Amino acid sequence: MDALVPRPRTVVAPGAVHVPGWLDADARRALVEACRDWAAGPVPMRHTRLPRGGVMSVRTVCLGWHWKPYAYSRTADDVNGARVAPFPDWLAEWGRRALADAYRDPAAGDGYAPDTALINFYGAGARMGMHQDRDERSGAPVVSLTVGDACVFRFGNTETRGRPYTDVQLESGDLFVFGGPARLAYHGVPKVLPGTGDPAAGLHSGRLNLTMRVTGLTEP
Ligand SMILES: O=C(O)CCC(=O)C(=O)O
Ligand SMILES: [Fe+2]
Repeated sequence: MDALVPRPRTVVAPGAVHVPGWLDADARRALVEACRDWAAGPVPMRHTRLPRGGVMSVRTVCLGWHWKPYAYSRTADDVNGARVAPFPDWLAEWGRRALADAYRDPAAGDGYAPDTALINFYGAGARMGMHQDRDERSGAPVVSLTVGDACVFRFGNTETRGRPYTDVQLESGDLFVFGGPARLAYHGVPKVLPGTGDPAAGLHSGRLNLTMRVTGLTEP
């Protein structure tokens, strides 16, 4: 739902910026539709298994490169062995625009060439513990988009999983970018707020999050 009271762009930490309502209604609908396609295959969306036997509560599908804890590969060897769907040009273009808007610098997206996206679906009760995105070999920013239910996004520091951190409410259509000195900050999603979603975007419950990244990897 479009916010009645405009929420301001916020610099949460140097390099970390929250831009509320960045995706308009058409873009939110288009993203949900694209995620539905990607979730269907060639690699199905699934709960990622962790090396110690646990299972993540979110369901995930990847584009460009497949992530499994804690590395990227072209094929989803922990799912069905298929090569992941390609990272589309239009999404990379969204990434460049996102950086220019978040950093209020028309050149901030120049040369940004994300080559992987992780699409997470948060159903009832799903959450994500505090972690760093550190399996990439590039220091390029992470661009994060949210559609559907709002969540509490906890954005911390680069040293520890704990305080200091800032809790930000991410709502449908919001953009969050973390790069520069914030690129390796711990972050997580302690809570999704059920019933706050965006049926007009085609998502009746749950939260979709897409993060695009630059792996810094080349073909083996
Ligand atoms: O769901 C989110 O907002 C964050 C997702 C995330 O941190 C990740 O996929 O690494
Ligand atoms: Fe992350």
